[in-house]
Amino acid sequence: MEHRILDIIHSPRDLDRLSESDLQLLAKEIREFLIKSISKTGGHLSSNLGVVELTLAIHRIFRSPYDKIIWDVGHQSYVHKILTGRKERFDTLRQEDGLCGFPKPKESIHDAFIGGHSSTSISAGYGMAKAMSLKGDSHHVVAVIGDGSYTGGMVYEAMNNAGQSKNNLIVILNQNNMSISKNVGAFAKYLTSIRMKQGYHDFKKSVEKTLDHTPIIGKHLKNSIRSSKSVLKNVLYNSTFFEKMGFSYLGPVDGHDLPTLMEALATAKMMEGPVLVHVDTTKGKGYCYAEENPGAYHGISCFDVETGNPDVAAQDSYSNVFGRALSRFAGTDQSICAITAAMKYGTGLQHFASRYRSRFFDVGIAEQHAVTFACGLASQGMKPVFAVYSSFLQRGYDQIIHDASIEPQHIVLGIDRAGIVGDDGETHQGVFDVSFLSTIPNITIYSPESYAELEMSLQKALYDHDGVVAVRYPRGSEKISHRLVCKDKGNLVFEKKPGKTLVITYGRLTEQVCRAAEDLPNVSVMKLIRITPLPEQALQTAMEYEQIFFFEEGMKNGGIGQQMMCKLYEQGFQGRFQVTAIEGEFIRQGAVEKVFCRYGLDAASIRETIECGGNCEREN
Ligand SMILES: Cc1ncc(C[n+]2csc(CCOP(=O)(O)OP(=O)(O)O)c2C)c(N)n1
Ligand SMILES: CC(=O)[C@@H](O)[C@H](O)COP(=O)(O)O
Ligand SMILES: [Mg+2]
Repeated sequence: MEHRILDIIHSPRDLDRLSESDLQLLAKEIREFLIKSISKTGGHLSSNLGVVELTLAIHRIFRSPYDKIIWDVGHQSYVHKILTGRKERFDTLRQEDGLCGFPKPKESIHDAFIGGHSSTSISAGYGMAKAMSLKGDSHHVVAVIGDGSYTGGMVYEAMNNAGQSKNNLIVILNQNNMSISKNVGAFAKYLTSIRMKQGYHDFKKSVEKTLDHTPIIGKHLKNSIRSSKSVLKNVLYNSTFFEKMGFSYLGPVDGHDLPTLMEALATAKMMEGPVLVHVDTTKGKGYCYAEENPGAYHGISCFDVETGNPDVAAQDSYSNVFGRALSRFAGTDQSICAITAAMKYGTGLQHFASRYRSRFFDVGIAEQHAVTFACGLASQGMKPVFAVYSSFLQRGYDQIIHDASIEPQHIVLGIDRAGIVGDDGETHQGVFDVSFLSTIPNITIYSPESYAELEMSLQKALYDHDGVVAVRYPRGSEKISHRLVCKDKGNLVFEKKPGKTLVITYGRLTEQVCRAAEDLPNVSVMKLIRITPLPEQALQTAMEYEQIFFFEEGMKNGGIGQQMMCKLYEQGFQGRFQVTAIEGEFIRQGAVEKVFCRYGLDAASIRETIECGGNCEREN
């Protein structure tokens, strides 16, 4: 497919010489490129289709990398990446050693700040703006943030801080009424209610008409009147929440109308102090399937462009098994409630949501709030279950200690995407939750391997414990040979063989360990299902061995392997104990199996470690 304009764009400054019609053609070519490329690699499609004109306007008006452009979450930064010299690498998107799916300063000087987790852009932007003013640097800082990300609490902390300053900071709020699924909450309602008596476009025209009829005045004075438009608007119209927070407000602007977008951004660029430009866009714009169902095309695997259908039919998943099991328990227990932080489909709660509407809560992208909200429910006798991706739960850590544990509240954490996630890379790997949770007094953590163990663990979490109980499970579907099947609803499975060598693991890695040890006649294997507190039986059994290997799909520091080793040596264990896990680095993107190889956690490497008695040197 020939892209007459796109093929000559290698840096944002190449946009300067394009006519308006060329820019419109470029927008069309970019959409074609995105749909074709993402159909082959997978990725975040609908969000990027929605910001094509917006990104063109931003890079036309601002001078990246001197002006800093920050993308909130950054899943919508593909067009930015295309315009900043990375078009040729798009076939490597989210693959090992390929383009990152989020902004990454290490990847490009045009990526001003890391992306991945939501609602950080205004905080980072204000920090940059403050630094620039202290250094006398007059460049601009632009934070691009979606309406879903605007439900994250950090945004209000940042606005509260930035709004009282006179620092130049431009926030572009991209309203498409979608988070991953439909946006929720009072703020979402407020955004749709913002109806200026006339839109920005008409307002601009009326001011221009006034200016045009005044005696000829110098362009600087005209510009200063233009930049004081927001003052005029405040006088003429009710001020918005943003203005009450100290931001000048421009909008709502049609986010697909390039001339109006560029005018609004040029106006914002001239204004003093913090400014919020409110743009209206359509998520999935320009691809009928994504426009009709933007949520389904938010994060998509490879698909057929003609039909819009994924190349691989959806399989069952740990998330859906969790959601169905929870729905089943909720059918006979009215106290069970389900909570999501804007990830209803990702965490498999759509079953629960449709059947128990009054007991399902989507709190928006607000994991901190979700944890303490759950504690509030629990304090009044409900059984709240918060289903959340491991890396997003990092946002609610203090709440788990302060609100859920010191005075124990019985809440259940369904920790999805626990372990290596693959495509999303460093920001989304679920490898810290075991370390940061297992140190909390009285917490219980299950890490099932199979769907059956997941259901059993959830039932135990609901009915066998007080306080905080976490059940953690990986992204995707179970791919296991069921060699170590839990038959007694116990907290571990132990396959005893002759000899004094024992291999211990838990969760999804069990499959790799079983394949490694399957034809080693003198190696016993133990799979933990409850990992915190360590089952007493596991410690007693381990004491009988002389050589123990512990393999863990998580961080070594603070992991279960280290904890078990410590406990055994404290109990007088005389043998050799070796932990193989991840340490000292964040985990770059790449298929799960490749990442296992990278850290010696694949079956072949595990076998090699066992056979050489832990003395073999590994190339990382
Ligand atoms: C802390 C955190 N929680 C959840 C997510 C998952 N997530 C990624 S994008 C997204 C929705 C973002 O919606 P919006 O900001 O409106 O962007 P749009 O896709 O509509 O452009 C969510 C919930 C995340 N990245 N970070
Ligand atoms: C951008 C973001 O944070 C989410 O869209 C995330 O990429 C979803 O991950 P899964 O694909 O594992 O649901
Ligand atoms: Mg949105």
